[in-house]
Amino acid sequence: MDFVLIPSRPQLNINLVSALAALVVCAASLWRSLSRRRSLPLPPGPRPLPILGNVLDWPTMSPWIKFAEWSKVHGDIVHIQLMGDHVVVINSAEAAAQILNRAIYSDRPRFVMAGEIMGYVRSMALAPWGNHWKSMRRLTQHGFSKSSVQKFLPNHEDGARRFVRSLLEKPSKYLETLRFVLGKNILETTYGLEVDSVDHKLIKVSEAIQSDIAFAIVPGKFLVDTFPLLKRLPWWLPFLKYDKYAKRAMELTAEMVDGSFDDVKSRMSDGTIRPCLVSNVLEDDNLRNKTPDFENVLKWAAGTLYGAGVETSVACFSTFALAMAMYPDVQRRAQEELDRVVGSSRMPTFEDRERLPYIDAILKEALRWQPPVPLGVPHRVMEDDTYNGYRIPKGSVVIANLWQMGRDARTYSDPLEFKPERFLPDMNGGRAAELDPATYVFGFGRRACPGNHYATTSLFIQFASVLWAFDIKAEDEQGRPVKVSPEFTPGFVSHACPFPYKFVRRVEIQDGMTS
Ligand code: HEM
Repeated sequence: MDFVLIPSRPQLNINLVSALAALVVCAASLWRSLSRRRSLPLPPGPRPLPILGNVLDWPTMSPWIKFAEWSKVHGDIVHIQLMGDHVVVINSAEAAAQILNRAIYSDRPRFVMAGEIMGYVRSMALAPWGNHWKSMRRLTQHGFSKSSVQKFLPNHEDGARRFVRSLLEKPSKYLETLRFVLGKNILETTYGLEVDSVDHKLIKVSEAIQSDIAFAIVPGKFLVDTFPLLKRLPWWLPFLKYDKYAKRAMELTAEMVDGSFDDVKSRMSDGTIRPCLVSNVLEDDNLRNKTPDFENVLKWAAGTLYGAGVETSVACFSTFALAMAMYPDVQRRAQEELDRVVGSSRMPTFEDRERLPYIDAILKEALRWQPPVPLGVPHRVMEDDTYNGYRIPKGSVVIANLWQMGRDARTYSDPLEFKPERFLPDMNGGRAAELDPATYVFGFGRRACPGNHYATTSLFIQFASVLWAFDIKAEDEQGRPVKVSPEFTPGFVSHACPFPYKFVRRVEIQDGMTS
């Protein structure tokens, strides 16, 4: 027996000693790496003041322009300090992909007013990283994947015909009409109902929610976003009045998020539902009740889509219309392509898309020239990180300057010009096509826009149909040409500034073509 026991003891000790040694080596290397990380500098940026940091430098209008100026002085990654909080602005597409495509950047910063007080923290765009957000993403990605959006193509074609018809009847207020057409499509595909006019209750409620969030989300609008402790004071205090905003948001949410969902369920039970995103998920055994709190998750996933999808697409269309008025040669070339492929006896359809590469290139160029959300939606990093010898501390808010990425002269030739041919390899002087802006204008990583395929199919058919039917011109009341310049609104979603436009019919349009 001794013979068996004696050799086993040293064996045990050797194992123990090697394990302890390995542990010590690991701990030491972890400690060294952490200390090295902590000793790395923050990315460069404008010099902060004591306590206030860069609060006084923070631009309130079109901040992307100031951020781009800082990048010329400090480089692609700029650090800003706001009352002790770290903000990192990334100005190159390559750096943004390397940093933001990693899972540790999937959180959002706190939105105290819009998120916590008004309650929109449950929506997909503002929700922090966690189970509620992950489950919403899973359901939405299922409904809006590249293959799933094929189901919506007839709705988009129908929307484009409707838009052309209303431009013929009432060319003024074209953006309002487009907003209605796009909103109607999102509501119909999400909830399977028929939305027949701008006065539909859900259009009104969705618009109200969207404009309230856009108002409340702007940094500096509410003091509580800078000093979250204010949230603990009674909300009715006259100088706060948070209860007023919270009550209105609660009423709107009850109509939009809860009401529309309950309505789908009751139409499913009486057999009058038209298949839609919500009913498809409710009927899918692989999705239904697969997450805790399933109904709440689905309600909020669905309730986010109008707000996230309509304004962004309208902004892109407004940029397209401005570019067409400023660049008549581009417009003419697109119309030659349409005349060759589609002809004048019918409107374009998705079946023509493969043979309309120039229209697709115009869409890419409109997204690059003025990204609809120039700074994307901020991310928050959940762990300490390093990039290119710089330290990005845990909790930093990270902003991607998509606007600057589109005008980076290292990536694009003549970046200020509207040149769709940059995206056609064979028309780009033999060079490869330039970087597709879809790789950054829809954001990054796990947070990237789940509506990108939906948006690009819908915008493609709108652009093709409008160019097929009309010449877009900048003209005054007397029909004299007006010189317009590329000016854009300064908000979170950026539109082309209004200009005197005219849609001049260029083909004979029979009644049957647009119905
Ligand atoms: C041209 C049109 C559009 C543009 C330029 C756009 C752009 C963006 C951007 C930049 C983000 C933030 C991504 C990030 O955090 O990195 C985003 C988020 C989002 N978008 Fe879009 N979007 C468009 C259309 C749509 C449409 C049509 C829908 C749905 C029908 C949609 C739904 C969403 C949602 C739900 C989020 C939040 C994702 C999350 O936080 O997990 N978007 N979009």
